[in-house]
Amino acid sequence: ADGDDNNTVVSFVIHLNGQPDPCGTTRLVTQEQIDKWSSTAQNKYELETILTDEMVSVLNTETSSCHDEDLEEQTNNNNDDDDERSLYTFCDRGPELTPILLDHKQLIKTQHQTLPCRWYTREGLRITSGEQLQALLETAKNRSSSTSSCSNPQDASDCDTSTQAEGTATTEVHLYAVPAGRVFMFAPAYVGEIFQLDHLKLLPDVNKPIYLKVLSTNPRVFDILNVFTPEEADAVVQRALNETSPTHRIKRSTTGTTENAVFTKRTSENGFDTHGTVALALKQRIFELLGYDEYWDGHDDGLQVLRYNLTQAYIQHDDYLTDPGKKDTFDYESAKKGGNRYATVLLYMTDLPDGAGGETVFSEAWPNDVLPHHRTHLKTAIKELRKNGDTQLAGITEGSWEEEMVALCRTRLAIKPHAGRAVLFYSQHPNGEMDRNAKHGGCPVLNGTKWAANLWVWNTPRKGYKGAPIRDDVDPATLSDNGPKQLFATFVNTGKDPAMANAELYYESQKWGPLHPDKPLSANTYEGHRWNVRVGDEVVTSWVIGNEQKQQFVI
Ligand SMILES: O=C(O)CCC(=O)C(=O)O
Ligand SMILES: [Fe+2]
Repeated sequence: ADGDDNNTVVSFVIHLNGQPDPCGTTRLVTQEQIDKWSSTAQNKYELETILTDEMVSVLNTETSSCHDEDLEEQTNNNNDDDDERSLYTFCDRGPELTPILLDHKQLIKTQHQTLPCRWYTREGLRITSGEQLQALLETAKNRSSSTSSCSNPQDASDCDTSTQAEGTATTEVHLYAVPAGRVFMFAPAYVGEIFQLDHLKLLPDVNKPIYLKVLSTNPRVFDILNVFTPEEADAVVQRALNETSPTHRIKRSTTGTTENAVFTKRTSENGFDTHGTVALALKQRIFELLGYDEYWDGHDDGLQVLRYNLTQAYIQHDDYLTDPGKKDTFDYESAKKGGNRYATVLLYMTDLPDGAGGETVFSEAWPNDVLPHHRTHLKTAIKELRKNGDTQLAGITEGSWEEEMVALCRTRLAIKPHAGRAVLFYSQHPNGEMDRNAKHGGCPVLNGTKWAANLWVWNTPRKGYKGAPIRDDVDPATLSDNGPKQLFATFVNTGKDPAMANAELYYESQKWGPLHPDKPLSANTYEGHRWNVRVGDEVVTSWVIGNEQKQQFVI
């Protein structure tokens, strides 16, 4: 049967976004049918709609449960209604539960007049063309003809099975359906499971395949291997150290309300790298890894560089943001049609000696290698710390939140930093609800310095960016627009520094004008834009615009 393409039949195994177990399997589909879908689709949106319609029509409905369970619970529909139980209800969860993503207008309605799913591989590759679909089939066929590929019997989802019937090989292709408006999420089944991300380019200087290894399934935490280089780590740290802009340079965290209100439960120093070449490359790589087929501006907070000196820490917290007082017009309700952080990628830049702390601890999760009845109570752990004394030696006082954190870090799921290590975790469930088990913190450093960087990724554009979701109860007329907000900056030369007498102001590399003592300059500008002060050929100061309406920068 091998080699005769038209004899090959395929069955698709459908998974709902983030679910390791399939929800159903399709009838056998011939190569001819698939050729037809592939050639009909002119672009990725057409292909996604074709796939949604075709999967609905070939799904074995008696044995499938590829519908939206949430929706069924909410509306309490009677289950006899076929429509309510179809994949269509999963792909289009209705306007109340569908965030509007940047490409929403390009989605093409299905034959059922609903929004289509996006289709992914288990490894997070979005299927965007007929060629890609064909390539997937080829890979699955090759795998099913060599039975030895199922080397890991635990990992059934990774090995496509083959059955021989009357000389025809059946190939199984796993497809992951992501509802309209939602983002792809990896579906971990067990600790230690591997996701080989073969569609990502190898880094030239590393030359090893990028892959994920599951550290925890609840919350969903993964190691990411071979995703960045020591050179990139150094470049990011160096750039953070050289940053002079008051908004972006590395400094103590603030609560965000006023610059002076230092956030006492986050003692590390942090700075944003929004424009560095390396930071940009890292961001794009991380987006690709997360399942985006293009980099979407506004879906992240920018790469944030973190430095923890001795005893410094970040108390356990959720990266998911809440706005109980509804102070923002932004809609944070990601379980409905709002946006929030859903994925965090942490990059560790330095090695720490053994026992030096600095782990990232998931306070609601337990280590994998400790049996439930051997888990240590927090109080017991604190007693042990005090007995052996190394915490106090590092300068952490008894009864402080830092001390309690050290105890947490020694009893809960804790990730030890080392240079080149990268970790991904999710703060949302696949349906957009906050994952309360994703609470985590940065453990106090007991020896040395920890350098790390994070990228917080959102399921919609974040506040202030084009396409950011706005709360329903906000009058749209009161919003100027929801694109990037125009801000006003004033640049002042006090004249105190004689070396600045002939300073000139530049927007990026474009000259704006002389910045002479007591002749301030003003400009309309945008968050993240960079303004440079030059004396002669040298950039002496560099400012990055923050998010406040009126900002002043002084030399
Ligand atoms: O430094 C760490 O290990 C954790 C940092 C963190 O939680 C964050 O940046 O959101
Ligand atoms: Fe965090």
